[in-house]
Amino acid sequence: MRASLIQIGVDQDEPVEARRARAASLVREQAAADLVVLPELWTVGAFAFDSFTAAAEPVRGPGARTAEAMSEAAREARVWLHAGSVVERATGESGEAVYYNTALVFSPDGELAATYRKIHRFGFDRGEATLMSAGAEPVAVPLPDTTLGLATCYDLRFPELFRALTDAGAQTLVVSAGWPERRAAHWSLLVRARAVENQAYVLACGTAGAHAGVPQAGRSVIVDPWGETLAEAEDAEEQVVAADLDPAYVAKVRADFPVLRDRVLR
Ligand SMILES: O=C(O)CCC(=O)C(=O)O
Repeated sequence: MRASLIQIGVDQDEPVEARRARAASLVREQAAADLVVLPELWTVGAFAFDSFTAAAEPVRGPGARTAEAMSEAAREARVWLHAGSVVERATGESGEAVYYNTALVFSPDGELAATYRKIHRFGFDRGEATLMSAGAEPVAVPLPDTTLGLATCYDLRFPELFRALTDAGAQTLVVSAGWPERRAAHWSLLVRARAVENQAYVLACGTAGAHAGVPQAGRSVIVDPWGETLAEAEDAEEQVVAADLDPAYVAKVRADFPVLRDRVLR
């Protein structure tokens, strides 16, 4: 199973519409892959808080521009597509607008197979943490050859989410991110930790460039269930990071070195 991570560049000078079209064409170029992954909030930029509400869009129906473009790209390339995340505009209980950082997964037929609302919002008392609502549900997505477990950026710091995804059957953990350069060492360490402790593939896709003046770490990486790096971006330039995954290897590692079986606390 071939996975391609598109570490797309986010430059605030490029209109979102142009980046959407560029992302779609980058996805189409990965038609040889089975699974393609884009990063977090690549439309607006993960740190462009001032633009979040203006850039918000539904994930289905009229005005779902990113979802429409990504559905078409997945269908044309015939790939499973984790299309990164968008600022989702939804309606709250009293009819008010509420916002989520929502990841979208499309099937090769272009169907919206799953959405995941980021559970851990970043920013402490500022930015995303105040502008967005938190998701509540871990999301695992069965594909023909593996089950994906979905996580977005800051979620990477919360191992209990990844354990819940593993318990839900995830064998390939996908982290879609806009991780800043100044904490790149944490990114590299935590991605490998999540792979080793859950004995799962981790596909961690960051962005290139700078979001609202925040330089990005890039360093998208594919790690196998034994913690070996299969492919990695060395910097934060726009590029594709790709590797072949062997879905049977997850079961082999879990059987040969049965750490998950030895859990005591649940
Ligand atoms: O945890 C971090 O250091 C970065 C998290 C982040 O940038 C995000 O979730 O948007």
